[in-house]
Amino acid sequence: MAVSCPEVTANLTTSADTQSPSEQQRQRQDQSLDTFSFAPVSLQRLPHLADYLQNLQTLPNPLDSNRFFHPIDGFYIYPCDVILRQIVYDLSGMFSPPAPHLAYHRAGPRERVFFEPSEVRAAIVTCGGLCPGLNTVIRELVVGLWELYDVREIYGITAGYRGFYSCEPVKLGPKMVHGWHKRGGTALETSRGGFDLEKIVNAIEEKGFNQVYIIGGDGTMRGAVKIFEEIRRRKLKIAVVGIPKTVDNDIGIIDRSFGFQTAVEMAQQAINAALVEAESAVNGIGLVKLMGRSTGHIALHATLSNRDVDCCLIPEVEFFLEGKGGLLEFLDRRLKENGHAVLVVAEGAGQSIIPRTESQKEERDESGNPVFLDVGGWLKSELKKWWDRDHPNELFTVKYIDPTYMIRAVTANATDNLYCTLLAHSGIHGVMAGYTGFVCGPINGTYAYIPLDDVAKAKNVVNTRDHKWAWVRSVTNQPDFVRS
Ligand SMILES: Nc1ncnc2c1ncn2[C@@H]1O[C@H](COP(=O)(O)OP(=O)(O)O)[C@@H](O)[C@H]1O
Ligand SMILES: O=P(O)(O)OC[C@H]1O[C@](O)(COP(=O)(O)O)[C@@H](O)[C@@H]1O
Ligand SMILES: [Mg+2]
Repeated sequence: MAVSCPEVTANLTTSADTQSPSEQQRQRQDQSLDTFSFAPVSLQRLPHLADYLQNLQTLPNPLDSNRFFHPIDGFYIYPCDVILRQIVYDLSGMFSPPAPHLAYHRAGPRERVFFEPSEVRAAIVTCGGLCPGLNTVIRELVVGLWELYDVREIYGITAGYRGFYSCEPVKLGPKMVHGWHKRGGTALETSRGGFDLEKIVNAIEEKGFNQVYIIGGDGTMRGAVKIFEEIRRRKLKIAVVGIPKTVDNDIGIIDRSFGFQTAVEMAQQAINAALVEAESAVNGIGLVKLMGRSTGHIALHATLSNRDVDCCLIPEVEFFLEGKGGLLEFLDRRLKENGHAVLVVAEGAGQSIIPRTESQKEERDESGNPVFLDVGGWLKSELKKWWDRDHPNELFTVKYIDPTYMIRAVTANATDNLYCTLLAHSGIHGVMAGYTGFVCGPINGTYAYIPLDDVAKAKNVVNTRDHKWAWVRSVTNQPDFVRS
């Protein structure tokens, strides 16, 4: 549900120099551009404990008396501090989204809090696949709760969602989590499946947790929405926050997930090795498979930053092997021109053209995600068959590199570690302020609070109609795989 905010008016000047005829035409369509009135903003309403609990006591933020933080003007964030979802606009109105413009609450400390620090019992859980930075988020949640808000009852839930009802929580403190940000993986352990709403909420209630920090990907966020709704239905004073984690970067609304940049960086080693192998062989092909279940962000970013990739295959773009405009024709040309080629493929690419049995089509992991066939192994064997058929007397080599788990089971780089820290602190401030059923994450570079439900529904796929994908095509010169 959206809440209307006062109209924001901005004076924007425009210049008529160096404009193309179509730009000038668009300008003429709107005579009011010199003084541009911004359309109404629609602020995404955040769920709050006070929505369903009456007479909640509030108290001044304990940061007021913190030894290190000395709140000054502008330190605290107020409900009118917002972040716009969209920051690029076409003032002619031709290509801009319709008003009202979406805005989210800015993350950060609030002047009054809804939890007395001594009454807080916080639970932290990690679910789904690994992602660089998980341990950093856990560590910063513990240290942040401890140092910023003097919380002493902090617990780790082991082995993902199932851990709520099947394992004893582990008591956490700054000494215990010391150095965790320098370790890959999750010290709390994670798992897929095991989501049992009744058992999870019963366990949260029985164990007396009143702040629940849930770190995970799109599946985890869908589960977190259900937990939040059940807690609200039971009218419990328990705040739930989702901390988005996805190495694939497939969660929408936020700029990107923590760990994504680290994964792209790690992928460089594999692509560089593929190039060396390909260049050192006669008609050598270096083939690298990267993570990306249903989105090709890692493959795309790794390709753009590496620049030695001849072709990047992602789930969002269908491709074919044989015939005019196909992959084999393209590779044939590249081998003739350069003597080698490097191919990067996201694991979810080409799944519709890999032959599979009926039972393989039905296969799902414990969380219900489709299980993919190995596109890299399949491509390698198809390439060999093609070469033996069309060039039987010429040398040919395909070196297939699958760094799948190597790019996510590593320590987060410095940028991602910093991101994890700000994310954890944002989550803590929001929960202490009584918000619940929300996710924290950066929008246009500034940390925001977003309703959990919105994040659980939003998917971030590669937009193959935008500049970034066109840029990949211009770097690789690969076909667009449209059959003529
Ligand atoms: N629609 C859903 N409703 C409730 N729980 C879900 C849902 N989808 C996934 N989950 C649970 O969330 C957890 C993580 O989901 P998964 O898809 O494996 O990873 P990720 O959260 O990284 O996408 C699992 O425990 C899974 O059972
Ligand atoms: O960890 P598993 O079960 O082998 O699954 C691998 C999958 O996990 C991922 O790394 C991340 O997926 P999630 O974000 O859904 O956890 C995918 O790229 C990959 O398909
Ligand atoms: Mg997922």
